[in-house]
Amino acid sequence: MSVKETGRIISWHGNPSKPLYTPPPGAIDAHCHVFGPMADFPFSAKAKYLPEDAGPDRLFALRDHLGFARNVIVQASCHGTDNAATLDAIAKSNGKARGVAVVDPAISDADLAALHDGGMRGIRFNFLKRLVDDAPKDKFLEVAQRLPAGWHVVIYFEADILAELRPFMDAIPVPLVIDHMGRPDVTHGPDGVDMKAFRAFLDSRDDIWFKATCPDRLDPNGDPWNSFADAIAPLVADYQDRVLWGTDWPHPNMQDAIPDDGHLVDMIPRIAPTAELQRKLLIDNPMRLYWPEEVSA
Ligand SMILES: O=C(O)/C=C(\CC(=O)C(=O)O)C(=O)O
Repeated sequence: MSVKETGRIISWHGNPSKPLYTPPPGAIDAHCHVFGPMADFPFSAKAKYLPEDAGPDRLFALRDHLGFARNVIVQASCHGTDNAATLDAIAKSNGKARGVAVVDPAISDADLAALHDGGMRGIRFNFLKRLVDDAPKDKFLEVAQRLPAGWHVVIYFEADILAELRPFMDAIPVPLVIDHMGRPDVTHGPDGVDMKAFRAFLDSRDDIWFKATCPDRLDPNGDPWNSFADAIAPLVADYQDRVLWGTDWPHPNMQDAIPDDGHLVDMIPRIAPTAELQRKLLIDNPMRLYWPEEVSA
């Protein structure tokens, strides 16, 4: 992490390499964020990190550099429940981005409908204590029951609270998408305790999706993230119709090893070795969740 004199964090690589792997045409980066720009979209007073601006121009330049066609922009905690920055980025994408919002659970149905019109297709519940002050499950459940048609709920948690969250997640009546697979310990291989628990969770419902993302956050051994590749490739193969992939750019809050985004893209053929798996991971699956109107039945 580099902290400028302003105290604002730069958490992304300044000159990411060109990936060796070329994504198929139409590939979607299904987990990324925008920060600000702060002058137009101030950060939340409750933000746990204060980043430099990482707005839509940078995001779309990276998309093109890495060989992707579309983005799914997830509202980052530093913007709280004001989704204006994410909506602005979606509006500037020429239809090439959709989003996931973070809302005050008391949001009105009319405001949810407005988020839909702005390109949102889900809401995110964040259970990481270092990122949010509180996560009221009863209020989250109430809003999850009145989402616009076709929406899903994205949940971000760490592996040690998976069991505790089960009754809450089991009660959510729309598809679930789990960020970064609930942050398993990948160093114990594909059959480690966390991976087994996550598989049991996936087996409990066929509408639980997950993001095979963030080797940089999950693999303490660092780039080239071999532990991540070993642990995650079998999961992608076994649940190939409900897995998504994303860069996580601008890698909110990353403190130690800022990843080279080109290297992150080069993880794709290691966890999805065939052209068919890559098409599902990068196109078919995210299209079903985020652009279903373009998918033929
Ligand atoms: O966004 C991510 O992928 C992960 C984050 C940041 C985050 O969730 C947020 O700011 O909302 C993290 O682990 O710090």
